[in-house]
Amino acid sequence: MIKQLKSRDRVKKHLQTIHKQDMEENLITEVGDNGVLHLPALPCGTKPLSHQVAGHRYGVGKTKLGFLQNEDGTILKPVQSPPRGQRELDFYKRVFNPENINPILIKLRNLMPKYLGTWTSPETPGVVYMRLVDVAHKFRKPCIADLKVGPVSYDPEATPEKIEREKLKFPPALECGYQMIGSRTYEPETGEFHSANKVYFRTLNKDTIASEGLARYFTQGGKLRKDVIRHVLCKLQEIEHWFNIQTELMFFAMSILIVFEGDIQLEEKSENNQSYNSADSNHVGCVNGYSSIDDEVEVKLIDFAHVFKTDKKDMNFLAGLYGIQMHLKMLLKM
Ligand SMILES: Nc1ncnc2c1ncn2[C@@H]1O[C@H](COP(=O)(O)OP(=O)(O)OP(=O)(O)O)[C@@H](O)[C@H]1O
Ligand SMILES: O=P(O)(O)O[C@@H]1[C@H](O)[C@H](O)[C@@H](OP(=O)(O)O)[C@H](OP(=O)(O)O)[C@H]1O
Repeated sequence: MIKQLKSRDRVKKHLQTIHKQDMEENLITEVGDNGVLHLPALPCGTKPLSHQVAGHRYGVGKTKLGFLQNEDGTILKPVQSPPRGQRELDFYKRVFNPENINPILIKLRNLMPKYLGTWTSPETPGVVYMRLVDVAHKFRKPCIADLKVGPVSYDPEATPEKIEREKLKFPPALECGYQMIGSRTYEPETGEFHSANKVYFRTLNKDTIASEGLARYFTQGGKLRKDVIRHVLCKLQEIEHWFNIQTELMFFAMSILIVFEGDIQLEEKSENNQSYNSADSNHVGCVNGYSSIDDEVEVKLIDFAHVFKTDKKDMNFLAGLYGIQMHLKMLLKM
């Protein structure tokens, strides 16, 4: 009995750490009336994704299924309820199908986390997971932001209720083109991450989303990481290029996931090569569309639950992307 309680406390403590913000919003309901934990079994060798900043989390919500993390640098995303889960799975399969010769889809592979197939555990045979490369794996102190792109975040098949729900989430997205839904930034002085969730970001407006939202994410030790912002802008150019040449797909509620290294000691070394935070460094300076210190920043497209066919450019995504680019350039001038 004591052993059982101890193990329950351990799981609860872990969840409290990773879901601190959700706990504050009373979203977590892992303990039933009888005091027994109602959590899906954690497949052997996995743990809840410790650096997740948004989306469905393990232990939270109706299904309590969420992202899991393997030691090998891969993550597991549960296939969500139909039609969105199957749509996302089909899309990953199509893009990463080795027999696929569509050049547009082949180019897209570099802009997404690599898909490594589906996976099911004997502990939870009914749950199908997509195995994906963890974009944050190579970072020691990954600073992460999730930006949902596009003024419109509902798809052409959305019900009137869903449209209403989406419109109310962050109305300023109609003007600025995007929403921030989660972030975490490492503070070297305290050795802790400062995080922000969608509830906080939804209190902002079309201007403060940049001056407070984006700025908060890109600030470490009171300094705006302009070096990182420049790298992000370079990587966004690659994404912009792809969206300007493709007229096959449109994406709703898709996110751009940004990850940068928060371990300042390493970053300080590169200060010798390129100014860390100098005011005259507003210039983006991409080399052939790539940043010179490419490895310290990752920018990937994630969340493909609302991908649809089209025969035009995805102007909704492009409008959101331009909004983000404009705000990042504004930050460089601050
Ligand atoms: N490949 C990845 N590498 C690292 N982190 C990831 C990856 N994919 C997702 N994440 C983390 O999980 C979060 C949620 O991702 P995603 O939007 O795919 O989830 P979701 O459950 O479909 O979200 P929602 O349904 O609420 O839109 C991201 O903000 C990020 O923190
Ligand atoms: O940010 P919140 O408030 O948690 O809202 C959820 C989030 O926007 C998800 O992206 C969305 O799933 P989809 O992107 O797949 O639509 C889900 O849709 P739902 O309301 O239909 O469940 C929302 O509840």
